Amino acid sequence: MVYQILVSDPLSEDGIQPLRKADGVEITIQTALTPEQLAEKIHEYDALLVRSQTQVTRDLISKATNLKVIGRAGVGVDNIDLEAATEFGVLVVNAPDGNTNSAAEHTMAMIMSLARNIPQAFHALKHNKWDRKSYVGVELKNKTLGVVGLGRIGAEVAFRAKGQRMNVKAYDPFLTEEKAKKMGIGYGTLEEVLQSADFITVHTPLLKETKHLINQKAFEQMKDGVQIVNCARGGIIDEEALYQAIVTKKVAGAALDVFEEEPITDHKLLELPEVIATPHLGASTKEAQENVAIDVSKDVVTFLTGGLARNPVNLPSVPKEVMNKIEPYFHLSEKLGIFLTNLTQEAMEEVNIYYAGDLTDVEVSPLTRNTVKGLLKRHLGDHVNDVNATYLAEKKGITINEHKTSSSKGFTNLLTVEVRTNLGTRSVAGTLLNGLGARLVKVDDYSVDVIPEGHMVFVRHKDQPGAIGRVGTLLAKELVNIATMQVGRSNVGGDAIMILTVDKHLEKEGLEQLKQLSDIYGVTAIDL
Ligand SMILES: NC(=O)C1=CN([C@@H]2O[C@H](COP(=O)(O)OP(=O)(O)OC[C@H]3O[C@@H](n4cnc5c(N)ncnc54)[C@H](O)[C@@H]3O)[C@@H](O)[C@H]2O)C=CC1
Ligand SMILES: O=C(O)C(=O)COP(=O)(O)O
Repeated sequence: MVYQILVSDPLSEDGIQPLRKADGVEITIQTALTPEQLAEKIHEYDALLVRSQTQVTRDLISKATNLKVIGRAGVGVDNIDLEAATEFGVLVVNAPDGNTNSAAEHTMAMIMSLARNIPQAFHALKHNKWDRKSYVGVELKNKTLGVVGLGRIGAEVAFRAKGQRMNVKAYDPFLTEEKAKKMGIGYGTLEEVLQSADFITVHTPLLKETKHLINQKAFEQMKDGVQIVNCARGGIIDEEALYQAIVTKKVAGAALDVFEEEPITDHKLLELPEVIATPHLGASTKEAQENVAIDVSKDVVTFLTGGLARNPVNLPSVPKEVMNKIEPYFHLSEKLGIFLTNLTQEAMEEVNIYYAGDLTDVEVSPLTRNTVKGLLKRHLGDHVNDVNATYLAEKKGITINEHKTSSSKGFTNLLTVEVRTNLGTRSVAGTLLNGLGARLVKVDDYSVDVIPEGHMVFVRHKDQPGAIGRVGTLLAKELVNIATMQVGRSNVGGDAIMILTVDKHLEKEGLEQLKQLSDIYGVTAIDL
Protein backbone atom coordinates (compact mmCIF):
# COMPACT_ATOMS: atom_id res chain seq x y z
CA MET A 1 0.00 0.00 0.00
CA VAL A 2 1.36 3.39 -0.97
CA TYR A 3 -0.12 6.30 0.96
CA GLN A 4 -0.70 9.46 -1.06
CA ILE A 5 0.18 12.72 0.69
CA LEU A 6 -0.79 16.14 -0.62
CA VAL A 7 1.12 19.22 0.54
CA SER A 8 -1.11 22.20 -0.29
CA ASP A 9 0.79 25.08 1.42
CA PRO A 10 4.50 25.97 1.11
CA LEU A 11 6.45 23.75 3.54
CA SER A 12 10.20 23.67 4.14
CA GLU A 13 11.82 21.22 1.73
CA ASP A 14 14.39 20.26 4.39
CA GLY A 15 11.56 19.76 6.85
CA ILE A 16 9.64 17.28 4.74
CA GLN A 17 12.62 14.94 4.44
CA PRO A 18 11.01 12.43 6.87
CA LEU A 19 8.21 12.13 4.32
CA ARG A 20 10.55 11.83 1.36
CA LYS A 21 12.56 9.13 3.13
CA ALA A 22 9.61 7.09 4.41
CA ASP A 23 8.69 3.84 2.69
CA GLY A 24 5.20 3.47 1.28
CA VAL A 25 4.34 7.14 0.90
CA GLU A 26 4.20 9.33 -2.18
CA ILE A 27 4.19 13.13 -1.89
CA THR A 28 2.52 15.58 -4.22
CA ILE A 29 3.30 19.26 -3.67
CA GLN A 30 0.69 21.63 -5.11
CA THR A 31 0.63 24.95 -3.33
CA ALA A 32 -1.38 26.98 -5.82
CA LEU A 33 -4.61 25.02 -5.99
CA THR A 34 -7.88 26.94 -5.88
CA PRO A 35 -10.40 25.67 -3.30
CA GLU A 36 -12.38 24.13 -6.19
CA GLN A 37 -9.32 22.30 -7.60
CA LEU A 38 -8.44 21.03 -4.14
CA ALA A 39 -12.00 19.79 -3.57
CA GLU A 40 -11.88 17.95 -6.88
CA LYS A 41 -8.70 15.98 -6.15
CA ILE A 42 -8.80 15.57 -2.35
CA HIS A 43 -10.37 12.08 -2.59
CA GLU A 44 -7.09 10.78 -4.05
CA TYR A 45 -5.15 11.45 -0.83
CA ASP A 46 -4.61 9.71 2.50
CA ALA A 47 -2.99 12.73 4.15
CA LEU A 48 -3.10 16.49 3.66
CA LEU A 49 -0.35 18.82 4.91
CA VAL A 50 -1.18 22.50 5.34
CA ARG A 51 -0.12 25.76 6.97
CA SER A 52 -2.61 28.57 7.60
CA GLN A 53 -3.62 29.32 4.01
CA THR A 54 -5.52 26.21 2.99
CA GLN A 55 -9.06 26.34 4.36
CA VAL A 56 -9.92 22.80 5.37
CA THR A 57 -13.68 23.15 5.46
CA ARG A 58 -16.43 20.63 6.25
CA ASP A 59 -17.24 20.52 2.56
CA LEU A 60 -13.64 19.64 1.67
CA ILE A 61 -13.42 16.98 4.40
CA SER A 62 -16.71 15.43 3.28
CA LYS A 63 -15.22 14.97 -0.20
CA ALA A 64 -11.98 13.51 1.18
CA THR A 65 -13.13 9.90 1.14
CA ASN A 66 -9.66 8.44 1.66
CA LEU A 67 -8.29 11.05 4.03
CA LYS A 68 -6.95 9.71 7.31
CA VAL A 69 -4.88 12.56 8.67
CA ILE A 70 -4.46 16.32 8.27
CA GLY A 71 -1.07 17.68 9.33
CA ARG A 72 -0.87 21.38 10.29
CA ALA A 73 2.74 22.55 10.06
CA GLY A 74 2.27 25.14 12.78
CA VAL A 75 0.13 25.82 15.85
CA GLY A 76 -3.21 27.41 14.97
CA VAL A 77 -5.84 25.03 13.62
CA ASP A 78 -8.57 27.62 13.14
CA ASN A 79 -8.35 27.03 9.35
CA ILE A 80 -9.40 23.39 9.88
CA ASP A 81 -12.98 22.37 10.70
CA LEU A 82 -12.08 20.17 13.66
CA GLU A 83 -15.62 19.05 14.32
CA ALA A 84 -15.99 17.85 10.74
CA ALA A 85 -12.58 16.13 10.86
CA THR A 86 -13.57 14.31 14.05
CA GLU A 87 -16.97 13.37 12.66
CA PHE A 88 -15.44 11.94 9.49
CA GLY A 89 -12.78 10.13 11.51
CA VAL A 90 -9.85 12.19 10.24
CA LEU A 91 -7.04 12.77 12.71
CA VAL A 92 -5.64 16.31 12.89
CA VAL A 93 -2.06 16.73 14.08
CA ASN A 94 -0.14 19.97 14.48
CA ALA A 95 3.39 21.08 15.35
CA PRO A 96 2.93 23.13 18.51
CA ASP A 97 6.54 23.66 19.57
CA GLY A 98 8.53 24.31 16.41
CA ASN A 99 7.65 27.95 15.84
CA THR A 100 7.31 29.24 19.43
CA ASN A 101 10.68 30.93 19.39
CA SER A 102 10.16 32.60 16.03
CA ALA A 103 6.71 33.88 16.97
CA ALA A 104 8.05 35.26 20.27
CA GLU A 105 10.98 36.97 18.50
CA HIS A 106 8.62 38.46 15.92
CA THR A 107 6.41 39.78 18.72
CA MET A 108 9.42 41.44 20.37
CA ALA A 109 10.44 42.93 17.01
CA MET A 110 6.93 44.35 16.67
CA ILE A 111 6.92 45.78 20.22
CA MET A 112 10.28 47.47 19.63
CA SER A 113 9.29 48.72 16.20
CA LEU A 114 6.12 50.21 17.69
CA ALA A 115 7.97 51.86 20.56
CA ARG A 116 10.52 53.51 18.23
CA ASN A 117 8.42 54.04 15.07
CA ILE A 118 11.00 52.16 13.05
CA PRO A 119 8.77 51.16 10.10
CA GLN A 120 7.31 54.68 9.77
CA ALA A 121 10.72 56.38 9.98
CA PHE A 122 12.21 53.93 7.48
CA HIS A 123 9.31 54.52 5.11
CA ALA A 124 9.82 58.31 5.32
CA LEU A 125 13.55 58.01 4.75
CA LYS A 126 12.99 55.73 1.76
CA HIS A 127 10.84 58.57 0.42
CA ASN A 128 13.70 61.03 0.90
CA LYS A 129 12.42 62.57 4.17
CA TRP A 130 14.95 63.11 6.98
CA ASP A 131 12.43 63.56 9.78
CA ARG A 132 13.63 63.22 13.38
CA LYS A 133 10.83 65.17 15.03
CA SER A 134 7.86 63.00 14.08
CA TYR A 135 9.39 59.78 15.25
CA VAL A 136 10.25 60.33 18.88
CA GLY A 137 9.54 57.05 20.60
CA VAL A 138 9.22 55.69 24.12
CA GLU A 139 11.49 53.39 26.12
CA LEU A 140 10.38 49.91 27.07
CA LYS A 141 12.27 50.00 30.36
CA ASN A 142 9.89 50.24 33.33
CA LYS A 143 6.83 50.09 31.07
CA THR A 144 4.23 47.40 31.76
CA LEU A 145 3.63 44.72 29.16
CA GLY A 146 0.23 43.07 29.48
CA VAL A 147 0.31 39.52 28.14
CA VAL A 148 -3.09 38.02 27.38
CA GLY A 149 -2.60 34.26 26.98
CA LEU A 150 0.49 32.92 28.71
CA GLY A 151 1.01 29.70 26.77
CA ARG A 152 4.16 28.71 24.90
CA ILE A 153 4.56 31.97 22.97
CA GLY A 154 3.13 34.29 25.65
CA ALA A 155 5.59 32.89 28.19
CA GLU A 156 8.55 33.30 25.81
CA VAL A 157 7.51 36.90 25.14
CA ALA A 158 7.20 37.56 28.89
CA PHE A 159 10.68 36.16 29.42
CA ARG A 160 12.16 38.36 26.69
CA ALA A 161 10.29 41.47 27.86
CA LYS A 162 11.86 41.05 31.30
CA GLY A 163 15.20 41.20 29.51
CA GLN A 164 14.11 44.61 28.24
CA ARG A 165 13.51 45.59 31.90
CA MET A 166 9.75 45.73 31.34
CA ASN A 167 7.26 44.85 34.06
CA VAL A 168 5.15 41.98 32.84
CA LYS A 169 1.60 41.33 33.96
CA ALA A 170 -0.23 38.37 32.49
CA TYR A 171 -3.69 36.91 32.34
CA ASP A 172 -4.39 33.32 31.38
CA PRO A 173 -7.19 31.12 32.74
CA PHE A 174 -4.53 28.55 33.72
CA LEU A 175 -2.17 30.99 35.37
CA THR A 176 -1.97 30.94 39.16
CA GLU A 177 -0.43 33.62 41.34
CA GLU A 178 2.18 31.12 42.47
CA LYS A 179 3.19 30.22 38.92
CA ALA A 180 3.42 33.88 37.97
CA LYS A 181 5.63 34.51 40.99
CA LYS A 182 7.94 31.69 39.99
CA MET A 183 8.24 33.22 36.52
CA GLY A 184 9.00 36.60 38.06
CA ILE A 185 5.97 38.29 36.51
CA GLY A 186 2.78 39.88 37.74
CA TYR A 187 -0.58 38.18 37.70
CA GLY A 188 -4.00 39.70 37.20
CA THR A 189 -7.49 39.29 35.85
CA LEU A 190 -8.04 40.29 32.23
CA GLU A 191 -9.45 43.59 33.44
CA GLU A 192 -6.47 44.26 35.73
CA VAL A 193 -4.03 43.50 32.93
CA LEU A 194 -5.88 45.75 30.48
CA GLN A 195 -6.05 48.57 33.03
CA SER A 196 -2.38 48.57 33.97
CA ALA A 197 -0.50 47.92 30.71
CA ASP A 198 1.38 50.36 28.48
CA PHE A 199 1.74 47.67 25.81
CA ILE A 200 -0.70 44.77 25.38
CA THR A 201 0.14 41.64 23.41
CA VAL A 202 -2.33 38.81 22.80
CA HIS A 203 -1.24 35.17 22.52
CA THR A 204 -4.41 33.10 22.78
CA PRO A 205 -5.77 30.75 20.13
CA LEU A 206 -8.74 32.01 18.14
CA LEU A 207 -11.72 30.26 19.72
CA LYS A 208 -15.39 31.11 20.20
CA GLU A 209 -14.42 32.46 23.65
CA THR A 210 -11.51 34.57 22.39
CA LYS A 211 -13.20 36.02 19.29
CA HIS A 212 -13.19 39.80 19.84
CA LEU A 213 -11.80 39.32 23.34
CA ILE A 214 -10.26 42.74 22.83
CA ASN A 215 -13.36 44.74 21.91
CA GLN A 216 -14.68 48.25 22.46
CA LYS A 217 -15.34 47.58 26.15
CA ALA A 218 -11.79 46.23 26.58
CA PHE A 219 -10.31 49.33 24.90
CA GLU A 220 -12.31 51.54 27.27
CA GLN A 221 -10.64 49.82 30.24
CA MET A 222 -7.12 50.50 28.92
CA LYS A 223 -4.77 53.37 29.71
CA ASP A 224 -4.83 56.30 27.30
CA GLY A 225 -1.99 55.96 24.80
CA VAL A 226 -1.71 52.17 25.13
CA GLN A 227 -0.01 50.25 22.30
CA ILE A 228 -1.45 46.98 21.01
CA VAL A 229 0.26 43.94 19.44
CA ASN A 230 -1.37 40.97 17.76
CA CYS A 231 0.96 38.26 16.49
CA ALA A 232 -1.52 35.49 17.36
CA ARG A 233 -4.71 35.49 15.28
CA GLY A 234 -6.84 38.02 13.47
CA GLY A 235 -10.20 38.14 15.22
CA ILE A 236 -8.91 38.08 18.79
CA ILE A 237 -8.94 41.86 18.48
CA ASP A 238 -12.09 43.44 17.05
CA GLU A 239 -10.61 45.35 14.10
CA GLU A 240 -13.43 47.91 13.92
CA ALA A 241 -13.10 48.65 17.66
CA LEU A 242 -9.32 48.96 17.25
CA TYR A 243 -9.78 51.38 14.36
CA GLN A 244 -12.11 53.57 16.45
CA ALA A 245 -9.75 53.41 19.45
CA ILE A 246 -6.86 54.62 17.27
CA VAL A 247 -8.70 57.47 15.57
CA THR A 248 -10.02 58.67 18.93
CA LYS A 249 -6.41 58.59 20.25
CA LYS A 250 -7.20 56.06 22.99
CA VAL A 251 -4.68 53.72 21.38
CA ALA A 252 -1.36 55.28 20.36
CA GLY A 253 -0.21 52.47 18.10
CA ALA A 254 -0.84 48.94 16.94
CA ALA A 255 1.37 46.24 15.45
CA LEU A 256 -0.47 43.54 13.56
CA ASP A 257 0.90 40.36 12.04
CA VAL A 258 -2.50 38.77 11.57
CA PHE A 259 -5.91 39.88 10.29
CA GLU A 260 -9.50 38.73 10.50
CA GLU A 261 -9.36 38.02 6.78
CA GLU A 262 -6.17 36.90 5.09
CA PRO A 263 -4.61 37.65 2.71
CA ILE A 264 -5.54 41.34 2.86
CA THR A 265 -3.88 44.39 1.34
CA ASP A 266 -6.49 47.15 1.39
CA HIS A 267 -7.63 47.41 4.98
CA LYS A 268 -8.56 50.71 6.60
CA LEU A 269 -6.31 49.92 9.57
CA LEU A 270 -3.34 49.82 7.17
CA GLU A 271 -4.07 53.40 6.17
CA LEU A 272 -3.49 54.69 9.72
CA PRO A 273 0.05 55.98 10.43
CA GLU A 274 -0.18 54.50 13.95
CA VAL A 275 -0.48 50.99 12.57
CA ILE A 276 2.49 48.88 11.56
CA ALA A 277 2.00 45.46 10.07
CA THR A 278 3.52 42.32 8.59
CA PRO A 279 1.77 39.74 6.42
CA HIS A 280 1.52 36.85 8.93
CA LEU A 281 5.26 36.39 9.27
CA GLY A 282 5.42 35.23 12.91
CA ALA A 283 6.48 31.71 12.01
CA SER A 284 8.29 32.60 8.80
CA THR A 285 11.88 31.80 9.67
CA LYS A 286 14.08 29.11 8.19
CA GLU A 287 14.37 27.44 11.59
CA ALA A 288 10.67 27.47 12.49
CA GLN A 289 9.61 26.21 9.09
CA GLU A 290 12.09 23.39 9.22
CA ASN A 291 11.03 22.45 12.78
CA VAL A 292 7.29 22.40 12.13
CA ALA A 293 7.62 20.54 8.84
CA ILE A 294 9.81 17.87 10.45
CA ASP A 295 7.43 17.43 13.40
CA VAL A 296 4.31 17.21 11.34
CA SER A 297 5.87 14.95 8.67
CA LYS A 298 7.00 12.50 11.35
CA ASP A 299 3.57 12.43 12.96
CA VAL A 300 1.78 11.91 9.65
CA VAL A 301 4.04 8.99 8.66
CA THR A 302 3.81 7.46 12.14
CA PHE A 303 0.03 7.62 12.09
CA LEU A 304 -0.36 6.32 8.54
CA THR A 305 1.81 3.35 9.37
CA GLY A 306 -0.19 2.39 12.44
CA GLY A 307 1.69 4.29 15.13
CA LEU A 308 0.60 6.86 17.62
CA ALA A 309 0.87 10.54 16.70
CA ARG A 310 2.75 12.76 19.16
CA ASN A 311 0.66 15.87 18.63
CA PRO A 312 -2.94 14.92 17.98
CA VAL A 313 -5.37 17.84 18.06
CA ASN A 314 -8.74 16.05 17.96
CA LEU A 315 -7.66 13.12 20.16
CA PRO A 316 -6.11 13.38 23.61
CA SER A 317 -2.42 12.60 23.46
CA VAL A 318 -1.24 9.58 25.42
CA PRO A 319 2.24 9.50 26.96
CA LYS A 320 4.44 6.68 25.70
CA GLU A 321 4.72 4.99 29.13
CA VAL A 322 0.93 4.83 29.38
CA MET A 323 0.64 3.55 25.84
CA ASN A 324 3.14 0.78 26.54
CA LYS A 325 0.97 -0.38 29.44
CA ILE A 326 -2.37 -0.35 27.66
CA GLU A 327 -1.35 -1.40 24.15
CA PRO A 328 -1.64 -5.16 24.88
CA TYR A 329 -5.34 -4.65 25.74
CA PHE A 330 -6.31 -2.97 22.47
CA HIS A 331 -7.14 -6.18 20.67
CA LEU A 332 -9.24 -7.43 23.60
CA SER A 333 -11.15 -4.17 24.08
CA GLU A 334 -12.26 -3.97 20.44
CA LYS A 335 -13.25 -7.66 20.38
CA LEU A 336 -15.35 -7.22 23.52
CA GLY A 337 -17.16 -4.36 21.80
CA ILE A 338 -17.78 -6.39 18.63
CA PHE A 339 -18.91 -9.45 20.61
CA LEU A 340 -21.36 -7.47 22.72
CA THR A 341 -22.85 -5.49 19.86
CA ASN A 342 -23.82 -8.81 18.26
CA LEU A 343 -25.72 -9.81 21.38
CA THR A 344 -27.55 -6.48 21.47
CA GLN A 345 -30.47 -6.21 19.06
CA GLU A 346 -32.06 -3.05 20.49
CA ALA A 347 -30.76 0.52 20.39
CA MET A 348 -27.97 1.08 22.91
CA GLU A 349 -28.74 3.77 25.47
CA GLU A 350 -25.79 3.51 27.82
CA VAL A 351 -22.41 1.82 27.77
CA ASN A 352 -20.52 1.17 30.99
CA ILE A 353 -16.92 0.04 30.77
CA TYR A 354 -15.35 -1.29 33.96
CA TYR A 355 -11.58 -1.53 34.36
CA ALA A 356 -10.24 -3.68 37.18
CA GLY A 357 -6.94 -5.06 38.44
CA ASP A 358 -3.84 -3.79 36.60
CA LEU A 359 -6.03 -1.44 34.58
CA THR A 360 -7.11 0.69 37.52
CA ASP A 361 -3.99 2.78 37.74
CA VAL A 362 -3.50 3.76 34.10
CA GLU A 363 -5.18 6.19 31.71
CA VAL A 364 -7.67 3.99 29.85
CA SER A 365 -9.50 6.44 27.57
CA PRO A 366 -7.82 5.00 24.41
CA LEU A 367 -9.21 1.57 25.39
CA THR A 368 -12.64 3.08 25.93
CA ARG A 369 -12.56 4.62 22.45
CA ASN A 370 -11.44 1.31 21.02
CA THR A 371 -14.24 -0.59 22.76
CA VAL A 372 -16.81 1.92 21.52
CA LYS A 373 -15.35 1.53 18.02
CA GLY A 374 -16.01 -2.22 18.32
CA LEU A 375 -19.55 -1.59 19.54
CA LEU A 376 -20.43 0.76 16.66
CA LYS A 377 -18.63 -1.01 13.81
CA ARG A 378 -21.38 -3.54 13.18
CA HIS A 379 -23.81 -0.82 12.15
CA LEU A 380 -21.51 1.96 11.00
CA GLY A 381 -18.79 -0.08 9.29
CA ASP A 382 -15.18 0.94 8.84
CA HIS A 383 -16.17 4.59 8.89
CA VAL A 384 -15.84 4.34 12.69
CA ASN A 385 -12.33 4.73 14.06
CA ASP A 386 -10.57 5.83 17.22
CA VAL A 387 -10.93 9.49 16.28
CA ASN A 388 -14.70 9.56 15.89
CA ALA A 389 -15.96 6.57 17.95
CA THR A 390 -17.02 8.40 21.13
CA TYR A 391 -18.13 11.43 19.10
CA LEU A 392 -20.44 9.27 16.97
CA ALA A 393 -21.75 7.42 20.03
CA GLU A 394 -22.65 10.71 21.70
CA LYS A 395 -24.29 11.94 18.50
CA LYS A 396 -26.45 8.81 18.58
CA GLY A 397 -27.47 9.59 22.14
CA ILE A 398 -25.43 6.79 23.71
CA THR A 399 -23.91 7.69 27.08
CA ILE A 400 -20.44 6.26 27.62
CA ASN A 401 -19.27 5.79 31.22
CA GLU A 402 -15.80 4.68 32.24
CA HIS A 403 -15.36 3.08 35.69
CA LYS A 404 -12.34 1.90 37.62
CA THR A 405 -13.24 -0.84 40.07
CA SER A 406 -11.43 -2.99 42.59
CA SER A 407 -13.60 -6.01 41.76
CA SER A 408 -11.35 -8.01 39.42
CA LYS A 409 -12.94 -11.35 40.33
CA GLY A 410 -9.58 -13.03 40.87
CA PHE A 411 -8.09 -11.96 37.52
CA THR A 412 -4.98 -9.79 37.44
CA ASN A 413 -6.79 -7.57 34.97
CA LEU A 414 -10.43 -7.48 33.92
CA LEU A 415 -12.25 -5.43 31.33
CA THR A 416 -16.05 -5.59 31.50
CA VAL A 417 -18.32 -3.97 28.94
CA GLU A 418 -21.99 -3.53 29.72
CA VAL A 419 -24.63 -2.22 27.33
CA ARG A 420 -27.99 -1.00 28.52
CA THR A 421 -30.96 -0.96 26.15
CA ASN A 422 -34.67 -0.50 26.84
CA LEU A 423 -34.89 -4.30 27.27
CA GLY A 424 -32.20 -4.58 29.92
CA THR A 425 -28.47 -5.02 30.24
CA ARG A 426 -26.06 -7.34 28.42
CA SER A 427 -22.43 -7.65 29.36
CA VAL A 428 -19.20 -9.35 28.45
CA ALA A 429 -15.89 -9.46 30.28
CA GLY A 430 -12.40 -10.33 29.16
CA THR A 431 -8.92 -10.62 30.52
CA LEU A 432 -5.36 -10.84 29.23
CA LEU A 433 -3.75 -14.03 30.53
CA ASN A 434 -0.03 -13.78 31.03
CA GLY A 435 1.63 -15.49 28.06
CA LEU A 436 -1.65 -16.89 26.75
CA GLY A 437 -3.34 -13.84 25.29
CA ALA A 438 -6.90 -12.57 25.45
CA ARG A 439 -9.86 -14.55 26.84
CA LEU A 440 -13.58 -13.94 27.15
CA VAL A 441 -14.29 -14.90 30.75
CA LYS A 442 -17.88 -13.88 31.24
CA VAL A 443 -20.95 -13.40 29.09
CA ASP A 444 -23.85 -11.94 31.05
CA ASP A 445 -23.87 -14.06 34.22
CA TYR A 446 -22.14 -17.09 32.69
CA SER A 447 -18.47 -17.78 33.28
CA VAL A 448 -16.66 -18.96 30.11
CA ASP A 449 -13.12 -19.35 28.81
CA VAL A 450 -13.00 -18.53 25.11
CA ILE A 451 -10.35 -17.02 22.84
CA PRO A 452 -12.05 -13.99 21.23
CA GLU A 453 -11.06 -14.81 17.67
CA GLY A 454 -12.61 -16.03 14.41
CA HIS A 455 -16.13 -17.27 13.76
CA MET A 456 -18.43 -18.00 16.66
CA VAL A 457 -21.95 -19.16 17.30
CA PHE A 458 -23.60 -18.00 20.49
CA VAL A 459 -26.59 -20.10 21.53
CA ARG A 460 -29.03 -19.50 24.37
CA HIS A 461 -30.95 -22.62 25.27
CA LYS A 462 -32.69 -24.63 27.97
CA ASP A 463 -30.40 -26.85 30.01
CA GLN A 464 -31.86 -30.15 28.73
CA PRO A 465 -30.21 -33.42 27.72
CA GLY A 466 -29.77 -33.52 23.93
CA ALA A 467 -29.69 -29.74 23.34
CA ILE A 468 -25.95 -29.70 22.74
CA GLY A 469 -26.12 -32.81 20.55
CA ARG A 470 -28.85 -31.35 18.35
CA VAL A 471 -26.79 -28.20 17.73
CA GLY A 472 -23.69 -30.32 16.91
CA THR A 473 -25.60 -32.55 14.51
CA LEU A 474 -27.14 -29.63 12.65
CA LEU A 475 -23.82 -27.86 12.27
CA ALA A 476 -22.27 -31.08 10.95
CA LYS A 477 -25.10 -31.28 8.40
CA GLU A 478 -24.27 -27.70 7.33
CA LEU A 479 -20.60 -28.77 7.04
CA VAL A 480 -19.62 -26.29 9.74
CA ASN A 481 -16.77 -27.77 11.74
CA ILE A 482 -16.75 -27.02 15.47
CA ALA A 483 -13.32 -26.10 16.81
CA THR A 484 -14.17 -25.46 20.46
CA MET A 485 -17.27 -25.40 22.60
CA GLN A 486 -18.00 -23.76 25.93
CA VAL A 487 -21.17 -24.27 27.89
CA GLY A 488 -22.53 -22.52 30.93
CA ARG A 489 -25.77 -22.67 32.86
CA SER A 490 -27.49 -20.72 35.58
CA ASN A 491 -28.84 -23.83 37.35
CA VAL A 492 -29.69 -27.43 36.46
CA GLY A 493 -32.56 -27.45 33.98
CA GLY A 494 -32.53 -23.63 33.78
CA ASP A 495 -31.20 -21.19 31.18
CA ALA A 496 -27.90 -22.08 29.55
CA ILE A 497 -25.51 -20.82 26.87
CA MET A 498 -23.15 -22.42 24.35
CA ILE A 499 -20.30 -20.54 22.70
CA LEU A 500 -18.94 -22.49 19.75
CA THR A 501 -15.97 -21.44 17.71
CA VAL A 502 -16.38 -22.75 14.19
CA ASP A 503 -14.16 -22.93 11.13
CA LYS A 504 -16.32 -20.79 8.88
CA HIS A 505 -19.00 -18.16 9.06
CA LEU A 506 -22.41 -19.63 9.78
CA GLU A 507 -24.73 -18.56 6.95
CA LYS A 508 -28.22 -17.20 7.55
CA GLU A 509 -29.91 -20.45 6.51
CA GLY A 510 -27.98 -22.53 9.05
CA LEU A 511 -28.67 -19.90 11.67
CA GLU A 512 -32.43 -20.09 11.00
CA GLN A 513 -32.39 -23.89 11.22
CA LEU A 514 -30.56 -23.72 14.54
CA LYS A 515 -33.19 -21.33 15.88
CA GLN A 516 -35.93 -23.86 15.00
CA LEU A 517 -34.39 -26.65 17.13
CA SER A 518 -36.28 -27.46 20.31
CA ASP A 519 -35.12 -25.89 23.58
CA ILE A 520 -33.16 -23.19 21.69
CA TYR A 521 -34.05 -19.60 22.66
CA GLY A 522 -31.71 -17.66 20.44
CA VAL A 523 -28.72 -18.03 18.13
CA THR A 524 -26.26 -15.38 17.02
CA ALA A 525 -23.35 -15.75 14.60
CA ILE A 526 -20.43 -13.56 15.63
CA ASP A 527 -17.34 -12.90 13.52
CA LEU A 528 -14.50 -11.42 15.51
N1 LIG B 1 1.73 34.88 13.75
C1 LIG B 1 2.14 33.65 13.57
O1 LIG B 1 2.72 33.33 12.54
C2 LIG B 1 1.94 32.66 14.64
C3 LIG B 1 0.82 32.70 15.42
N2 LIG B 1 0.63 31.75 16.38
C4 LIG B 1 -0.58 31.86 17.19
O2 LIG B 1 -0.21 32.20 18.52
C5 LIG B 1 -1.21 31.76 19.42
C6 LIG B 1 -0.59 31.14 20.66
O3 LIG B 1 0.19 30.02 20.33
P1 LIG B 1 0.87 29.15 21.49
O4 LIG B 1 1.44 30.04 22.53
O5 LIG B 1 1.75 28.18 20.82
O6 LIG B 1 -0.41 28.43 22.07
P2 LIG B 1 -0.61 27.84 23.54
O7 LIG B 1 -1.76 26.91 23.43
O8 LIG B 1 0.67 27.37 24.12
O9 LIG B 1 -1.08 29.11 24.38
C7 LIG B 1 -2.33 29.69 24.29
C8 LIG B 1 -2.69 30.19 25.68
O10 LIG B 1 -3.87 30.98 25.59
C9 LIG B 1 -4.59 30.77 26.79
N3 LIG B 1 -5.96 31.21 26.65
C10 LIG B 1 -7.02 30.54 26.12
N4 LIG B 1 -8.12 31.28 26.22
C11 LIG B 1 -7.78 32.43 26.84
C12 LIG B 1 -8.49 33.59 27.22
N5 LIG B 1 -9.81 33.70 26.99
N6 LIG B 1 -7.82 34.58 27.83
C13 LIG B 1 -6.49 34.46 28.10
N7 LIG B 1 -5.76 33.39 27.74
C14 LIG B 1 -6.40 32.38 27.12
C15 LIG B 1 -4.44 29.29 27.04
O11 LIG B 1 -4.73 28.95 28.37
C16 LIG B 1 -3.00 29.06 26.66
O12 LIG B 1 -2.16 29.12 27.79
C17 LIG B 1 -2.09 30.83 18.61
O13 LIG B 1 -3.24 31.53 18.22
C18 LIG B 1 -1.29 30.55 17.39
O14 LIG B 1 -2.05 30.20 16.30
C19 LIG B 1 1.52 30.77 16.60
C20 LIG B 1 2.66 30.68 15.86
C21 LIG B 1 2.95 31.62 14.81
O1 LIG C 1 1.51 28.32 13.65
C1 LIG C 1 0.66 29.23 13.55
O2 LIG C 1 -0.37 29.27 14.23
C2 LIG C 1 0.84 30.28 12.58
O3 LIG C 1 0.09 31.21 12.59
C3 LIG C 1 1.86 30.14 11.54
O4 LIG C 1 1.17 30.21 10.33
P1 LIG C 1 1.89 29.82 8.95
O5 LIG C 1 2.23 28.38 9.04
O6 LIG C 1 3.07 30.71 8.85
O7 LIG C 1 0.86 30.08 7.90
